[in-house]
Amino acid sequence: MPKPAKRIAVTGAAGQINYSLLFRIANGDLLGKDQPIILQLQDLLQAQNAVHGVVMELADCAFPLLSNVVVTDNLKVAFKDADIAILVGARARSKGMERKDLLSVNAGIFAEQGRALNEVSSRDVKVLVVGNPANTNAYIAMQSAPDLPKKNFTSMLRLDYNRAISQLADKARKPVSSIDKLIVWGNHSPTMYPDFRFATAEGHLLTQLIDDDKWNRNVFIPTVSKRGTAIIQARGLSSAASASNAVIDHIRDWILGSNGKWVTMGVPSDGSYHIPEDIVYGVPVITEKGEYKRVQDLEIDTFSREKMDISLSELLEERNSIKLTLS
Ligand SMILES: NC(=O)c1ccc[n+]([C@@H]2O[C@H](COP(=O)([O-])OP(=O)(O)OC[C@H]3O[C@@H](n4cnc5c(N)ncnc54)[C@H](O)[C@@H]3O)[C@@H](O)[C@H]2O)c1
Ligand SMILES: O=C(O)C[C@H](O)C(=O)O
Repeated sequence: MPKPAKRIAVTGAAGQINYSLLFRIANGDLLGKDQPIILQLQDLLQAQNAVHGVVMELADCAFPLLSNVVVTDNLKVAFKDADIAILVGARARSKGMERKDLLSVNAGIFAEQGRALNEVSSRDVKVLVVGNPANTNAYIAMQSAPDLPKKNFTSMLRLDYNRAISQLADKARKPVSSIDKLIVWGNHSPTMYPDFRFATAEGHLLTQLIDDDKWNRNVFIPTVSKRGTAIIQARGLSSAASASNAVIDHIRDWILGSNGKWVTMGVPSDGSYHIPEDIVYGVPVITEKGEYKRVQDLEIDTFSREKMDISLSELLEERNSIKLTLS
């Protein structure tokens, strides 16, 4: 007997991330090759023609797992009974902007999306916020959905985590798949802190394999945290295929499990690591059967505390600046 279809709501369906993401979801890369899906696609009224073009292309792939596609500009139609909601629809930044410059444009969008999720989605809906500034947008959506569990709202730091793994694998000359216990703390912004103090490759500590503090401070951390900008400068557009790949990794691990591996998700804080409750902050988690558990009680040294506090201050500032949107 085939499994019942899962409803996956995706906003910003006509955008560049979705031009890659929707095809991977429909191909079974997100939930496995035995899980039928219904795509519930939302974008603005003026983007509906473009979404219809994407839907024609989805049809032309004849994906066996894609049992239906809903297209709408109405959030309540898109989020109806959704099991998963991927919130991509938002303005992307262009050259010269920081992600937080998008806050005033995008905050209202995420409050509205949170309210619609609260009204119509599955009570277990798993929400991933991709649209920037992703952590604060996830916080806004969560606060706008008081009837849904807070733990179901997450933001994407998986792209930063994947970027960091790739840099480390290259430096240590180890396969990417061998690297575990990497963390990206904080905000998806230049203040994020990629931390490989605990990371291992084939059982060896990476700090021993690399043993180069200058590289860590002057190359590794800035390369990872400024990678989004480097891509915008090179492409003239923000990352899209790698962002959609990170969406797949984030949700697949959340739902199907990380098999004991540490992955980083932006999640509402429970107060651990001195992060005030509810602030959506990148932390190490292990995922199993649809739940994430924080990796607790890691030692935080002085350098790490400083870096983590800088990212926290930025998130607190962002939270203060959107109080009006929420009230
Ligand atoms: N968290 C991350 O790691 C990460 C990575 C890459 C991009 N992003 C962010 O993802 C977002 C989307 O990026 P993109 O490259 O696909 O952008 P894009 O401009 O190509 O597409 C955005 C889409 O969102 C739609 N949209 C705009 N306002 C909307 C609204 N109110 N409701 C629904 N849809 C709306 C637009 O019509 C468009 O189709 C941006 O905010 C970008 O900064 C985040
Ligand atoms: O940098 C951006 O604005 C896009 C995205 O957040 C990224 O990290 O590539």
